[in-house]
Amino acid sequence: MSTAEPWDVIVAGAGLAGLVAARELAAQGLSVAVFEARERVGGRTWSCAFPGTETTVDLGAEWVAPGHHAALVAEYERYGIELLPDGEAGLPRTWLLDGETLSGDLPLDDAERAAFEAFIGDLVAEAEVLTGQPAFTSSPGIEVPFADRLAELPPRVAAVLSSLATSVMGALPSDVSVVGMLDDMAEIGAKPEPGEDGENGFARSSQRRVEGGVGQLADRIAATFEARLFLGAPIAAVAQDADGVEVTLAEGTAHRARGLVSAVPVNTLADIAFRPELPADIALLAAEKHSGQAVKAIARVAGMPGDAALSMWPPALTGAIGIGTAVAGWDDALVICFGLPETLDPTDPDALTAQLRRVFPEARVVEVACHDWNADPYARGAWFAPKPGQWALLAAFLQPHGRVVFAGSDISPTSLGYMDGAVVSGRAAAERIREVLGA
Ligand SMILES: Cc1cc2nc3c(=O)[nH]c(=O)nc-3n(C[C@H](O)[C@H](O)[C@H](O)COP(=O)(O)OP(=O)(O)OC[C@H]3O[C@@H](n4cnc5c(N)ncnc54)[C@H](O)[C@@H]3O)c2cc1C
Repeated sequence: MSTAEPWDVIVAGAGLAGLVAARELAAQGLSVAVFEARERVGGRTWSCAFPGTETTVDLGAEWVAPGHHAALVAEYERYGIELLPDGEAGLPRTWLLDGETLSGDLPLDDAERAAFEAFIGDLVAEAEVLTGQPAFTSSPGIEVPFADRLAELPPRVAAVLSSLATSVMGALPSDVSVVGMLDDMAEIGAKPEPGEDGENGFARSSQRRVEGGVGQLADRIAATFEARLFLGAPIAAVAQDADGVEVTLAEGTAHRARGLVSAVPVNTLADIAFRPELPADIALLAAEKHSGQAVKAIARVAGMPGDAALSMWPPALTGAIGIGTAVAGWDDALVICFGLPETLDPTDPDALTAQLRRVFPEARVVEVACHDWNADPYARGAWFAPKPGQWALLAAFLQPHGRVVFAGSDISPTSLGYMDGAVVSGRAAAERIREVLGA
């Protein structure tokens, strides 16, 4: 394999999608270079030690749903990385709904529960209409804000659904298209209560975490594939001509290849100058950006039970999950907290303490670890959540743009927004660029 320029393929971005694409292409004998803006691989997966401990925490992606994320699970198996037993299924859940504290999986009376189940049933039926359609097909009425669908429901049912939807989408129901929820339901299923296997697609209570952190996977892929990996190398421009692509880095050097796999997040695409310009639908989504803005903080909390889950509406914290006395020698709990940037400053222990105390009066946040993905110029957001009108734009990413093909969990027809989607789309992009190049 030649490692000299021009490369067969340049891959933009060393998140899971870019790394999987690069590995697959290199395995086919193509010469591949990966340019990654950060000084590390893994993108929105990032595992590190909680301050002052040897316990690994995940600042980005964390949960894997083995029943639904087959491509991702296969990657963990391939590299011998173990999933942890599911410690979170069936955690006692407390709800703070419009100032009222309630407990239980679903804090609804019989009539409310019937309304909840009917609503979910309608959504599941609607989701089934989407199944089997070409990817990212829209249909009338589907691209409305999820909040519009909640308007007619009894207030507490709407509050429960708003809270769950905000956790799942990482954005307010008013800011996401119904189709985002439908897509999740079509793939994961939407049982109101945990099933026999503990699986609860909607509330996500049964997903598994990874021994030693999810971030190992990117490190392991990067260590094993035969491609050149350039870190600290943000791409500023991509120009195509009859012979190939020229990629210009922010520091000014230019590199040539026969084709390019763009595996950067949708919310950062507008920072790269493409010539010819990106197709209209892609350019529109890149300019508008998706809604996923969740903030995640991992907190050491004294005075709070380790085995507790918390949901709130309206959201200050959109959710908090205690993972027990995870750290040897601690009495304190390690609590994974989610919020939205408007309502929670995750770097502020006092702000987190104030929110947790609304339910656990003795709680005191001692230390916080987090990364601000919204302010990060190489993410500009959290996981993908389509705004109303954006769903149908995604189809454009499945077509090559000349010698450029697209990858990433943000545009994956399966497992959209999840690590699994990154793996699936990385594989698909490797196939697609080979077709473009006739390789
Ligand atoms: C807080 C949080 C929690 C999450 N929780 C979960 C979860 O529990 N389960 C789950 O499945 N998913 C979760 N996700 C989503 C998951 O992290 C993503 O779906 C997945 O990691 C995206 O992979 P990717 O390769 O498509 O993109 P990314 O991981 O974002 O990789 C893109 C890469 O491109 C690089 N890049 C950007 N711009 C440039 C440029 N100009 N030049 C070169 N490189 C560039 C970036 O630095 C990055 O390395 C979470 C995400 C966040 C933020």
